[in-house]
Amino acid sequence: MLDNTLALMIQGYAWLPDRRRRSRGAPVHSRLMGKNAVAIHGPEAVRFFYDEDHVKRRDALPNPVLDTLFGRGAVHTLDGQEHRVRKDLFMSLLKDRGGLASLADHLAAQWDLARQRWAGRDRIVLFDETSVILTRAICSWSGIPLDDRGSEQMARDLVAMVDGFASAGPRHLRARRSRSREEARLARMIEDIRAGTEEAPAGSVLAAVATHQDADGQLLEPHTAAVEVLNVIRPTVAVTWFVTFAAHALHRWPEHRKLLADGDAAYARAFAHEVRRFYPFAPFIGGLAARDLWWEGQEIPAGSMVLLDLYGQNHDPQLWSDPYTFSPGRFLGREPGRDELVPQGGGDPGAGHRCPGEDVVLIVLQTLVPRLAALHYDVPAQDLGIPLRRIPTAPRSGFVLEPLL
Ligand code: HEM
Repeated sequence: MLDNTLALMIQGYAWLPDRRRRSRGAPVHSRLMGKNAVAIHGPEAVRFFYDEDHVKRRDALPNPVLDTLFGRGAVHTLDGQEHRVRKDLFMSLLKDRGGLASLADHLAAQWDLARQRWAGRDRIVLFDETSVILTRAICSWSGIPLDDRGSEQMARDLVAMVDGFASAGPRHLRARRSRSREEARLARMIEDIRAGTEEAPAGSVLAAVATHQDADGQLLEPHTAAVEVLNVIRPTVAVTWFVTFAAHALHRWPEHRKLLADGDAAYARAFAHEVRRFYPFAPFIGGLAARDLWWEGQEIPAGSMVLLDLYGQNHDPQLWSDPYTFSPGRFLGREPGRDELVPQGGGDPGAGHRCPGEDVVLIVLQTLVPRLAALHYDVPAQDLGIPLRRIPTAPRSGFVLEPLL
């Protein structure tokens, strides 16, 4: 079988759906990065994939992805007890109700400051502005000191790390440079905190990571600690993509605007879920078959890549009526099932690798989208196309708006 890595890079989000159509719904077999790969989806597939006896993460992620998106030694690459102990660090920081409420306050304050800045401007690019709002909010919440210029540089670096992970060429090199710069800065900060020459606010992300002990009872190496601080900061800034998609949805389907602007909290949550389901972000996740496996009557030899097709599952007509219709109402009065809506992975986040940041994503969207819906602005002519060949994708223009403040 020919290697499909190039086809994936060229076709982007369209690659797996295209293969799935050709396999008429059966698991998709291919070769990626020199390994046999099989792509599966659906709630049963989620449970199969997240069984650690089936799929391991060590050595599953290619170095170009680690050196841009996640960092070497990240929680994403651990298995078993090592993973559990490291994951508890994220769960305690990101699932705490009081912490999430305080993050909402930081976000609202940064939105208000940004609105003041926009007052004298003809046009803003929402994507760029949101990345700065999120960088300032998450860094202040996490105890990371930043001045205005520093936060703009950091926002650019964090966006670059996400933007360049799945590409070759200049975007990828920018992502690597950005990661090296931010890892070095944060590793120095961790060393200074441990040496007592810098202080981290009690209970902050920075303090918790600096003092965290891994499964072996040791503190994290400063570099690994920096990687894990970035694994809170970078994905929070990545919610910029979803906020920009939310602006796109408000523009295409303005009927949702009033309920959001009026402060209907249940609607804001349903809208946030639908943005996460409808728009393309994480295409799939992967691990390695821990032993010879069987799935739907087909063998998956040990060492093969197993891909869980997140985008495919979020648009599967067997799970979602009219999957290509944007309809927040599908989440009104009900929360999605654990293994049904999977933009950030499936299963139990405490036990497996599911994203621990879903509440953070929801808080960001529930805080910022109603404010965006209440903002008065014009949308000038621009290219709002969302190219499915590009991973990650976004409206090409970054969503330009003319504030009427
Ligand atoms: C921007 C929207 C986000 C998307 C689309 C997203 C998506 C994902 C996905 C697909 C995974 C992998 C799940 C797996 O391998 O099973 C993941 C893992 C992870 N995410 Fe997110 N995420 C987002 C936001 C966040 C936020 C806001 C945080 C933290 C504040 C976060 C922290 C993490 C961490 C630490 C992991 C690794 C978990 C583990 O390996 O156990 N993510 N995310």
